[in-house]
Amino acid sequence: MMLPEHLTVAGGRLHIGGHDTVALADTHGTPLYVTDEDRIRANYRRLEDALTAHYPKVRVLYAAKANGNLAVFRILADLGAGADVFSAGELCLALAAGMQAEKLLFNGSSKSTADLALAVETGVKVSVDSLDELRQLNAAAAAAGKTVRIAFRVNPAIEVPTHPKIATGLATTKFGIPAGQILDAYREALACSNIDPVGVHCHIGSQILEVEPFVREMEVLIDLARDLLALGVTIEFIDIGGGLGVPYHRETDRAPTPQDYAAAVMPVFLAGIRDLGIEPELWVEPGRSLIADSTILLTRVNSVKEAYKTFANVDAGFNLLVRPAMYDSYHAVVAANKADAPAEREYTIAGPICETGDLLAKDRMLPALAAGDLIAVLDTGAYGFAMSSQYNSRPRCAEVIVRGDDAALMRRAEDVDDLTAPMQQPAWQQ
Ligand SMILES: Cc1ncc(COP(=O)(O)O)c(C=O)c1O
Ligand SMILES: N[C@@H](CCCC[NH3+])C(=O)O
Repeated sequence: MMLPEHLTVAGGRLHIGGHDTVALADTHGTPLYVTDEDRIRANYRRLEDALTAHYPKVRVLYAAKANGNLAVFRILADLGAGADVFSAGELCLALAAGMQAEKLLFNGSSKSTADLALAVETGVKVSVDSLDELRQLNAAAAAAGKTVRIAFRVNPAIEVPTHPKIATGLATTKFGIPAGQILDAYREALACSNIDPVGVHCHIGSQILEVEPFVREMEVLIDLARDLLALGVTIEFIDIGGGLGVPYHRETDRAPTPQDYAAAVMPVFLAGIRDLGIEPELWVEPGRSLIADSTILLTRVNSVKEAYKTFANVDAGFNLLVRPAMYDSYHAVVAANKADAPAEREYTIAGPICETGDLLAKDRMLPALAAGDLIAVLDTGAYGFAMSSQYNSRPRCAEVIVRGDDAALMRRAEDVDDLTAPMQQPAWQQ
């Protein structure tokens, strides 16, 4: 199997960032997420360099939903990133990690009164998703005697080649304001006492393995910017969102590199802004492409069963990695303690959850497996732990981060007390 540079095999064992996965599993137990900090840093720099080679005023807003561990936020903060935050929790974590409010964009199609108040209080910019939200935000800002800087999220009605559940720019999705209504929205924003429209925002979906949809998206944004200038809007930023895919199938996926992405999108952006005579910041909101491949999920084989297929029953299920069950996603798997051994049997890797769909990987050729063997599920840094749950009353597992020679917990494993701690006993049961 093709492995990225930070995953290596030595002494028959898979290593991540030079750390023996078998030793990590023995020390910290399984299941266990392991993240390589240096990989995140390298991914970030590659993207930033690719974009700034074309234009200096680029701002990377990490899409915090992809991985909400504070240690990950801190890495991105240290690299100079801001964040696309989609909840009050993500906003607070980004601030706690040291990101400045001016580098945060509060996104979301359904913000509560409390969300809007927090946006006003913290001074972040807001991507507004409806006129109703605009009016509520203006009222919240007026009550606080402040002005909020906003963009509207435009729905560009663009088809994208990805799983339908993660295509966000289709005309039929819940996200954004239809292009036909967007100018009226900006007109109303200009008339609001405590709103300052300063940008445009769009995001067409996730795990997109072609550059062409991003080019069309940029064309929509430039056209919109042209109309907005005519309305008198000052455009300080154009935000193209995230969505760049990663090659989960390393052997066959042809994922655009950051350079491919920049080479496709930047000429449209540059020609557009030159034509308009403006020099706005270009914002991008990558999640997956920054962190998916930085992380593996280690899971131990509990038992092997010969049935209509051969199942390797492991200790991690869709409680910890829901992508295969939710989107039929593919994640490569490696027998971490037998990484040199020839693949000789086909296994389906099944989790411990009481659901038929709890399969992490189907029909994979692997070395002969037995109870106690260690499986590594690759490319689980994005939307892995972030989408975990305690379903079946399973405490969530630990997360370890490695950097150079160091390895440390970035989240301890939960235990049964973590299941019961928030629960309350109704008086009539006492
Ligand atoms: C508004 C917004 N920005 C950015 C992202 C990040 O997407 P990705 O992880 O595909 O880069 C998402 C998720 O799809 C999103 O909804
Ligand atoms: N959760 C999705 C990505 C959605 C991105 C957020 N809009 C995934 O795991 O692929």
